[in-house]
Amino acid sequence: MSEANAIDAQHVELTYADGTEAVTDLTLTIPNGELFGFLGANGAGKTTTIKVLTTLLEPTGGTVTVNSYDVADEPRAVRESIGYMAQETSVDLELTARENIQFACEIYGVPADERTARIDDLLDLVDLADVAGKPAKEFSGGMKKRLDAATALVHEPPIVFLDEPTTGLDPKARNRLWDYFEHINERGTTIFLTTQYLEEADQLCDRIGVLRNGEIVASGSPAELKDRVGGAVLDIEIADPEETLERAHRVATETDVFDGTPIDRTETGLSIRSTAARQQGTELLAALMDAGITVTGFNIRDPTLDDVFLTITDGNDVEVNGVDAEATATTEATR
Ligand SMILES: Nc1ncnc2c1ncn2[C@@H]1O[C@H](COP(=O)(O)OP(=O)(O)OP(=O)(O)O)[C@@H](O)[C@H]1O
Repeated sequence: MSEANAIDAQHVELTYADGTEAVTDLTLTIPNGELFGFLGANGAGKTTTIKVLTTLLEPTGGTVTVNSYDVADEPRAVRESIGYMAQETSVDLELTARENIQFACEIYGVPADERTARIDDLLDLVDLADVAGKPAKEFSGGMKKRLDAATALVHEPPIVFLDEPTTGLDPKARNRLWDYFEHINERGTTIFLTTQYLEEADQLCDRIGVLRNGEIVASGSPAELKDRVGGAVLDIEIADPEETLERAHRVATETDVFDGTPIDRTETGLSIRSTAARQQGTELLAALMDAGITVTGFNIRDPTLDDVFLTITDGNDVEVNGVDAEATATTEATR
């Protein structure tokens, strides 16, 4: 078991009864102990994939093993060896924090003589020991999420699936959950995390997979993905963008300092991602100033995961992990 991958999905497909092809050809292996981030725009198929991996949906094509158990042939063994924190919390609001975890212990068959120690340990881990006797209905959103995460772990599963675990939480509550995920990952738990927050994936994940239209179109460590997007990002801020942005965009496009590289409009000005940004950024600046546009800010930076995500989900021509994203997008658009 320790040698095998935690998750091994090969050419997985999931077509819903109404014909929606939510997962089209997903191949993914996740080694034991990895903290894997699963990203994709709304509707890309993230939740559907998690449901397949956690046996809530049977794949309509391909094969999946989780903890070396086949999801179609051995769903029960898969379920016993995983923890799953769904998007909606499953805590019982009438029960106290301790009772919620106790209840989860009963469901997962934690031996009776181990329960008290396990519950105390988990209450400590998610920082709810002080309020263990309070009903969950008195908890904030962040506390409920932490309690939910604790209940997903009572049987000490080697793999935990977390579906957007921090959505809707304030930054402080989010940070506390991050600490908790890092802590259980350090203990050896494999984590499969979906998130809408790219900075969350950047900070926490060993590796990230980006899903588009039911297929993984890029994967790698956050640093690798940023490298593959290539070049630097040049952000230009202009005075009075509401009035001037279109003209600035036209001047920048016509000047074409970056050889046909698309120029994005932002709320405050223009943004260009190019390998030549550092060398030729000032040329564009001069062209804008010559055209009478007041530049109020000029910054050249390394790409962030947001840039990676936008580039990939826009279907731009980026070689990512051997996959030509534009070619993939064209195929999908003509389906
Ligand atoms: N029960 C269902 N029956 C038919 N189509 C569905 C069903 N559930 C989801 N879909 C469709 O499958 C596709 C993928 O949905 P899914 O919820 O997996 O995406 P997601 O990446 O998790 O999105 P989000 O970030 O919005 O949660 C979407 O087109 C969605 O409308």
